Amino acid sequence: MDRSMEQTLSHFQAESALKHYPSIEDMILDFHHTPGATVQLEDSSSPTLGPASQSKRAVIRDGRGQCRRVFLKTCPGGSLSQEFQKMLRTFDKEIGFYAHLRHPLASIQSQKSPADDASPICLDEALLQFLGAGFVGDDLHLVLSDLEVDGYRLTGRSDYHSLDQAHIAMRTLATFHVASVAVAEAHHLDWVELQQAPQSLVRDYLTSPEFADRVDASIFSVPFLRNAMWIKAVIQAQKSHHPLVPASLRIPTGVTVSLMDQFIDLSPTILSRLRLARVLPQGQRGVLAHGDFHMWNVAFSDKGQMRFFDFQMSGSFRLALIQLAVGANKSQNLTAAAKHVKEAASQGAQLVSLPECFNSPYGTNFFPEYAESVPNGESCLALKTMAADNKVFLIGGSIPESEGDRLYNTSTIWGPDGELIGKYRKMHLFDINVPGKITFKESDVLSPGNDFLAFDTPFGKIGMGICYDIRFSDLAKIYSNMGCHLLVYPGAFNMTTGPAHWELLARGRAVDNQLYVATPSPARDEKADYIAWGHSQVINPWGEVVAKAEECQEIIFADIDLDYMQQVRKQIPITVQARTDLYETVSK
Ligand SMILES: NC(=O)CCC(=O)C(=O)O
Repeated sequence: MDRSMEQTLSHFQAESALKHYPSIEDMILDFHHTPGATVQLEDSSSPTLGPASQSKRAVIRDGRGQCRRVFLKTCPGGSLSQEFQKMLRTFDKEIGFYAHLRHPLASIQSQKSPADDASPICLDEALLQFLGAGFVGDDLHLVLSDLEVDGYRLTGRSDYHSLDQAHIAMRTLATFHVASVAVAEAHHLDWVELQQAPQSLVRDYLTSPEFADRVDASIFSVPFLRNAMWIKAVIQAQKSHHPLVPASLRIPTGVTVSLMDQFIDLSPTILSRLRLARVLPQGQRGVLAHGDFHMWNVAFSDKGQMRFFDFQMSGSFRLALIQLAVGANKSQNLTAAAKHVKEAASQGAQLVSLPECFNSPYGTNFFPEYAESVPNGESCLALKTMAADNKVFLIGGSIPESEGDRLYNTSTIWGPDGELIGKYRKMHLFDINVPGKITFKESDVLSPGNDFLAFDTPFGKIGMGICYDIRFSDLAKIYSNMGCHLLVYPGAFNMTTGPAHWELLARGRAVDNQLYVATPSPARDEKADYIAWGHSQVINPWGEVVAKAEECQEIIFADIDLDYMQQVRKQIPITVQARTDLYETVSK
């Protein structure tokens, strides 16, 4: 590194965690866990924190030559935190909301120390403290995007983060942290972090072998609800002495990292470096939080300075869709899937998807026979191995899943280490009747799923649907509001609706939401009871078909370019023009 670069970087390095790394490049590489990657720093200006921010851009190339960019930002303290304090006092609605929490907090406090009864908690102060402003000194850093709170939606990540946005994000953080404090106090825990993650994901993650010995965690059964509901649920649970604790994460090392949809899997070295960096004043609790909660984003405090890594989604990655010829023999289907995943990875794919019902013929008469438990059935174990052997993110198309006496049409998502990232059960069942053409009733044997699944990867956020789900534009809009860059619908349209609607629907979802849409299908088998249309496809945010298969077995590839997506969103800014003051699509 040359001298001037070193000087420019000194504000990142001085008295911060970075001193524990030989160089900033080492730190970035450490955070990226990408073997064989190289990193190069460039000057850059970032719009996200406004003109006062300083920013460096790191260009990371992995072993396959794929490129990713990371922005490192700092922001001088003062203005934003002062504004925030003003906001706290000004906005009636929020004050009302906090006041609503005052009672439970105060009663918890009084239970603990009766002497304090006379002096109610100063909630504003508590909030500031738990929001982090108390111990990060004058600095209050937020990098905000992709948050949806009570009808407000933060816009694209390239937008300037206005005070309005800060306000919304602070409300979100306030909600999480105030509730966390309440629960921590009530259960005499050192630390509680509420997580807005799907319940199953939290549970699977926290009980996974990698985490079991690092995290002392307990999990609350709170459904995936909007924030205000979380608070109610927490208070309710607390009142009824519910034995569980909300999706809480206690990391004995004292460092907590919270994300919306994922937890950071911090390596022990990073954990120890962060712990060194985070010196809290005596008796104060810290909050390690970061506005946009993306995978691998980290915020930490260092002697009155708050530092953070903001991994912006940028650059492109390679997606492969496998149009698999699915037959009646399950183990042959699994073997063929493994062969094709390997082939896709060898051609540079980082994210691979199989089609709907890839282990079984598609039909209600087949589902009970081919159904398996998730994640321990034969097909899941095969998918786990495929993902780990080829170091790819793998969307396991879908399989018939059995749980108790119910069957579902379920997609499982696997990370490059073979870990289960999440599962998605088809939400809208395929029940149609087109006289003389096709009648199908999935609900004869299947139950619908009730949960969304959006998951983070280092290269973008991905929302899941299965086949018929693509007809429901609200589902796509919700994923778009969650900040997804790509929607994947493993699907098996047929010879009637395929030619009529398959491409139209995928292009519609892409243009509506200005994101990428991928629809992997099984190959066409003219002898099957249900003849799939084939024509797996990838659509770009402009609505163009950028990759398309014919009917037979094949793999198609597409480069998903998030910079291009931002460009389209800037050119036709519907995301910011939507009249959410008049209408909106929200999840319940
Ligand atoms: N497997 C499915 O959900 C098929 C959906 C379909 O063909 C449609 O027209 O919708």
